Amino acid sequence: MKKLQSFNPSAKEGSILIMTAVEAEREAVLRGLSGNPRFVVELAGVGAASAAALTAGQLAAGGYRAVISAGIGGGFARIAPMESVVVATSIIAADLGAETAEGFSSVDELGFGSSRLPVDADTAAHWTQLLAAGGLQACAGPVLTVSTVTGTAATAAALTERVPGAAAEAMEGYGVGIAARAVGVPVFEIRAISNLVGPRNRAAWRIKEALQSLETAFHILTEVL
Ligand SMILES: O=C(O)c1cccc(C(=O)CC[C@H]2O[C@@H](n3cnc4c(=O)[nH]cnc43)[C@H](O)[C@@H]2O)c1
Repeated sequence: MKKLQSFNPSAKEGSILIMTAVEAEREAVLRGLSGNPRFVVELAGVGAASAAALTAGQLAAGGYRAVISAGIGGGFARIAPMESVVVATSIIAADLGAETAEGFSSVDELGFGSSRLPVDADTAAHWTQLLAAGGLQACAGPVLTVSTVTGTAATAAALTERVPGAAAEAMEGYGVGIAARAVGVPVFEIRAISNLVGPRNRAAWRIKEALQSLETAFHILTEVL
């Protein structure tokens, strides 16, 4: 498996591939990009397996200089409030491992590889600053990839203990990142917060507002990418 290349923000050769889980997210990103031809926005489906397979399919064509996993996500309340935008500083498969009598063991601890994909730190910090300057509430931090949307305070607490500083959770980033790593393309993740990680309350999700934040984020970033 190839190592991730570093991202050169001033190089304009090649397109940027953006993978969203569902069509509503894809449309929000496309509105933000307003026809910028340097971007390709495709569907990853829900979950890391679908995201890995469909991202790999897109990357097989070649010519991409970066991949972004983008969409709505759950925010960890003390770090990423509703409608804010999180730029990942790392992408972590937070439930990939084994349950033991002593608690959860990650694949890293089990010796089966790594659950953590690094993200270019300078780029993540730069994008976060741009989003904040553009009027969004933005922060940078680890984004977790989970197979099951967190629905209890106990699971939220276990995840923050597992990954201190975790900013958001979603379901595709790690899959997108594994496909990117396989061909040596840098990966990023951007999540607009539609709900807080914790006790399930679907009525409190603010999907429309989060999609608006997602659109605004890409409107801001299209100027620099
Ligand atoms: O119902 C709709 O109109 C609608 C519009 C856009 C997106 C959706 C989704 O349900 C997207 C699913 C997608 O969202 C991510 N997500 C959002 N919140 C969480 C969370 O708390 N924990 C994990 N994932 C979350 C996830 O990446 C899903 O693929 C609906």
